[in-house]
Amino acid sequence: MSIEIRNVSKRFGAFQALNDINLDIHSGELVALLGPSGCGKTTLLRIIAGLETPDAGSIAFHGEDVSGHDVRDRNVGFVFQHYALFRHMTVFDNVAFGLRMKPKRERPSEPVIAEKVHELLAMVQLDWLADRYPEQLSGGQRQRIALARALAVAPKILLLDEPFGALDAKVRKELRRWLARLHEEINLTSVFVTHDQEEAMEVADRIVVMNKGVIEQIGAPGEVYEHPASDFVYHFLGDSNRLQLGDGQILFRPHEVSLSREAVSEYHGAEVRDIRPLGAVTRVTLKVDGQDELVEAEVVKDHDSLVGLARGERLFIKPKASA
Ligand SMILES: Nc1ncnc2c1ncn2[C@@H]1O[C@H](COP(=O)(O)OP(=O)(O)OP(=O)(O)O)[C@@H](O)[C@H]1O
Repeated sequence: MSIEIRNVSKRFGAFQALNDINLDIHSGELVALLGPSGCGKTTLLRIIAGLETPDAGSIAFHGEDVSGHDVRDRNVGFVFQHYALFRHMTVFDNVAFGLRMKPKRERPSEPVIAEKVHELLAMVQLDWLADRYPEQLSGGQRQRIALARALAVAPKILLLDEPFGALDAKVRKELRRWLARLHEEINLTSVFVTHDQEEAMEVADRIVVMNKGVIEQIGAPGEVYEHPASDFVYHFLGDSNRLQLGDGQILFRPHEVSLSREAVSEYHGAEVRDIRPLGAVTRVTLKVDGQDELVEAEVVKDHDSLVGLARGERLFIKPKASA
């Protein structure tokens, strides 16, 4: 099911949270709304869900205007950080909740509900936790159960607000991959909010970069990273360095450099301030001659320029690309 967002604006008092947003999300797509805190991501997601009413504009699902539809009639599933699991219910009952709440005519029988719940728990690979209570689960398990609960009513659209926000880095990574795979399996249209560019790059088919209530750029992860539409997008999508060259300056990412121990023409002399092995790459912080702002370079860990390198030594650097 596709989502069409047309001229959506929203104010909170004098504050313009969303300013004339237009966005088409295709059926089956996994889209990330990415941007800094307060840029309006959550507000947009809540408007799609029907939890918030826009001041202007409309939302359509597959061409049908749902602006006037109540949240219950939109048939969207959502996993919001603050919509926690029901504490007094077992995992099973949490996942069954949406089905049991259906109007009598549409409500499946208990045996059918049980079958469906076990199917969903198997899908999130947590069937063995059916009888536990939420407090007896890890954070990652809770998020997966919340996802199973959201999927129980077979929504055509799934909305996720910082679904992995509170988890530690390793669990986040596992869940991200798992979500991307799941998404491929069940062909949902999903929109998720994140302020973490790595998360957006890794999971999403397309990224919507937002800033101060407007969309700065929409594109595939590679597109927005390689061809940022604005300085804001460039800086938001990854670390960046600035090198002052006379009156001008060039911007480059830490991995877009060549390093050398020897002085080479067109390379800039620098002093090594810090050396950080980060796994496959090593990050070297440099104080380039004639410039106060430090520069970070990342090269493969066995790069020639790193052999026996220590702080305080000289290195020569040349940015490979400029933006
Ligand atoms: N109910 C409300 N009343 C007043 N202001 C609000 C309300 N909801 C959101 N805002 C404001 O609107 C702006 C956008 O909020 P929103 O939650 O959409 O941002 P966000 O991009 O999701 O940020 P975060 O990543 O911090 O959640 C913020 O400045 C916020 O303070």
